[in-house]
Amino acid sequence: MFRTVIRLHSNLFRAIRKQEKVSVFKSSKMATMSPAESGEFIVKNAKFVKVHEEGIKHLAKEVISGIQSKVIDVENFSQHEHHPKPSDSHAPNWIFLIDTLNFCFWTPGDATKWKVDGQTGYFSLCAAINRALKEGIDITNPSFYSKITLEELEKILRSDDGQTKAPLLPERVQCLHEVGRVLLEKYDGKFENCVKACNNSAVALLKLVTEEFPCFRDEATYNGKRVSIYKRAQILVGDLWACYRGEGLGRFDDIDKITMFADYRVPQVLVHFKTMEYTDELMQLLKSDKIIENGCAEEVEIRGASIYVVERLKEVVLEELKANHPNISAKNVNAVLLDHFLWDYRRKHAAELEYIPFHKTISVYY
Ligand SMILES: Nc1nc2c(c(CN[C@H]3C=C[C@H](O)[C@@H]3O)cn2[C@@H]2O[C@H](COP(=O)(O)O)[C@@H](O)[C@H]2O)c(=O)[nH]1
Repeated sequence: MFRTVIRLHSNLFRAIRKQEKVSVFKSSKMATMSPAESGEFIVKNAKFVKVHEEGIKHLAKEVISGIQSKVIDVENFSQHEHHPKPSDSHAPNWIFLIDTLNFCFWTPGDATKWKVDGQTGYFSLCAAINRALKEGIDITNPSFYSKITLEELEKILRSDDGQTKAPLLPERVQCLHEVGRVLLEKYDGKFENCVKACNNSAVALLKLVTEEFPCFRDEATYNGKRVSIYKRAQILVGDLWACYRGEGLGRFDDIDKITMFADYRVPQVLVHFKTMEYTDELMQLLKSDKIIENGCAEEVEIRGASIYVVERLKEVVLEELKANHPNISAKNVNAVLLDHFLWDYRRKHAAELEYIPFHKTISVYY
């Protein structure tokens, strides 16, 4: 009896470290809401986060001037020096690799300590992967990364100061082994084969990715219901759509079903524009830099409210365009580009936004 309890306990501890085992176990029983439905359900029941319609209307004005000035434009993705061009044959596998590793770049005490070629956070990852490609390492090939060692990845993600290790290295190796194995076994090692299996449906690709690759299964139980946030799975679809400007491999007839990508940076911007507000208790918790668990009510509410706010923002912007800007095309006004605008805004105004702490959650999901 005692022996079984010990075994169970150590399994649970190991599972918490390797998060996806836990979620797979839990998710088989209850139906899971879509990210948009989850955002609505979470805001309706939220205790730590309040949404402000006035703030959303104010932010909508910023967005419309962003559309007019082309700061918000589907062309932007590939213009970034580290992002692939649609003509690059390795682009689909590059995007799949990057979004498999697109999580948790902050280090306790100094969020941007891990630097690669002078870049920080997400762009450190991009710089490291592109550096490896230049060094002749076949890093975007699942035959390579499905068997990558901790030492090999540590070297590929080495930082400028030669000391600071990339955060969560063992978890990154685990994710690469998992997705690499499945991609080789079922999709001939090419992510574009996953895309082609989805008949230009973003919702179908989201389902395929979260079912085939457990480390993308970003779900939680909130108020007794199964909710989904799927940050990395949705950003994967969004990056494909943006890279190919909604054409070819990036053509998704239901791209408007994709929500914003609930990470730890965009919530800072949404609070800054007073579209949502944390209770004093939650703000104190974030100011204490205390780690908050993936899946706890505070974390789920921050992420769920972010999804709800951007869905509402999209509606307000589309109404405003229809009513007062009939000459501006609403074709590309979707949560993907609104998200990119907000995430880029945080980067451009990093110092100004430091007064709003980001939530510290250690997770492979974002
Ligand atoms: N919501 C949202 N979260 C995003 C991105 C991106 C990069 N997307 C590229 C594609 C088009 C865009 O214009 C970007 O060029 C990374 N992240 C998340 O941010 C966090 C790191 O942040 P920082 O420390 O500042 O690098 C981390 O959780 C990471 O997973 C995004 O776009 N939206």
